[in-house]
Amino acid sequence: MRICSKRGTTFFLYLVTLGLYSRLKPNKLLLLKMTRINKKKNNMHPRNVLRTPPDYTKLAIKYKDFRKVCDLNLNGKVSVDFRNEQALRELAKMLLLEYFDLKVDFAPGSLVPTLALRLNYVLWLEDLLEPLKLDTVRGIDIGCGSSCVYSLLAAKKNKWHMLALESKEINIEYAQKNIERNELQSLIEVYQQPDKTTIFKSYFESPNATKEQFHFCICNPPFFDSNSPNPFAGKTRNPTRRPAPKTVRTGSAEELTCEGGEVEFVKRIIDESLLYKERVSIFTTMLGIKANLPKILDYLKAQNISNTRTTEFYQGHTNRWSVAWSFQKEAISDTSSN
Ligand SMILES: C[S@@+](CC[C@H](N)C(=O)[O-])C[C@H]1O[C@@H](n2cnc3c(N)ncnc32)[C@H](O)[C@@H]1O
Repeated sequence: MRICSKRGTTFFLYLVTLGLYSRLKPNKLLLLKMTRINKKKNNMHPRNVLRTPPDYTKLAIKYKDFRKVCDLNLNGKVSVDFRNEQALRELAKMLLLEYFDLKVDFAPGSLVPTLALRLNYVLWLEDLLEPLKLDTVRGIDIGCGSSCVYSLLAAKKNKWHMLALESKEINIEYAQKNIERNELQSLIEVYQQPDKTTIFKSYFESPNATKEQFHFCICNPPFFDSNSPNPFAGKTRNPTRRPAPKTVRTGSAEELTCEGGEVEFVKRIIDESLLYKERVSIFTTMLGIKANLPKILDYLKAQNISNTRTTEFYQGHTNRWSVAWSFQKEAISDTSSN
């Protein structure tokens, strides 16, 4: 077929696009839609205090330890070298103190949390829980890390009761100290996960487990696949479309890897959610790799779990994705403008 006119070419391209489009799986289509929406919005959560970039010059004057790791530019302004691990540590400590009055320390070599992302996730949970109008909120933090950051933010900001699960010994010690330092023992309990291949099972089967209902779980799963010969070599982004990250990677192999990477970890959460349907109202997890979102949605569908919701967290240079699912009758809804 010869296409002569400009209109004809446009029509032909339209048909081709339709052909390709109709072959895409619904979950891939959702991903395309999310990308389009976020291209328009590209914003942090409306209530994220870090939407207004922090004034590092002012903060360096106020915080001595942060000042020590800052760079002073010729124009008199202070900047942070995001490729320097020590600078990231001091930055994270300083921001948690400045914005949430949280005094936090991290185990040597452990994951340093970026506040903008952790906050975007907690704010999304606030939006998911808002329609439930709960007086008391109980959540489970799967893999709290040495910072215990999600539980600390949830307890300090919202007075939520948190059960923090963690498998790594030194992380448990640091998490416990961080809770005590901030006098949040009445709101946060740390549970030592005896078996890394399980999620809720050990706790829910233990005689000391509370019989109370949990309203949500939150999780930043180990990202990389420990079965891979060089787990950290795996690219999480397409370098031709998105440049290399501007931030140094922090965290130990034990914290960042698991068998099968985040997809297998999240599948385990889904499998166990089927066993404890009634114990948690809304299950959620974060995903570090965009291409994993349709895989997880397909897995949920295969388990006949249809009450789901997704979102994207935008932090400036990095994006992350999150999935929520529930076995409750009411569809998961959120009050965010996402
Ligand atoms: C990627 S880190 C997230 C740490 C923290 N939540 C954050 O966002 O900064 C994952 C954490 O999960 C812990 N972990 C791995 N498998 C676990 C399991 N089955 N149960 C509980 N914690 C686990 C690791 O030791 C690690 O501290």
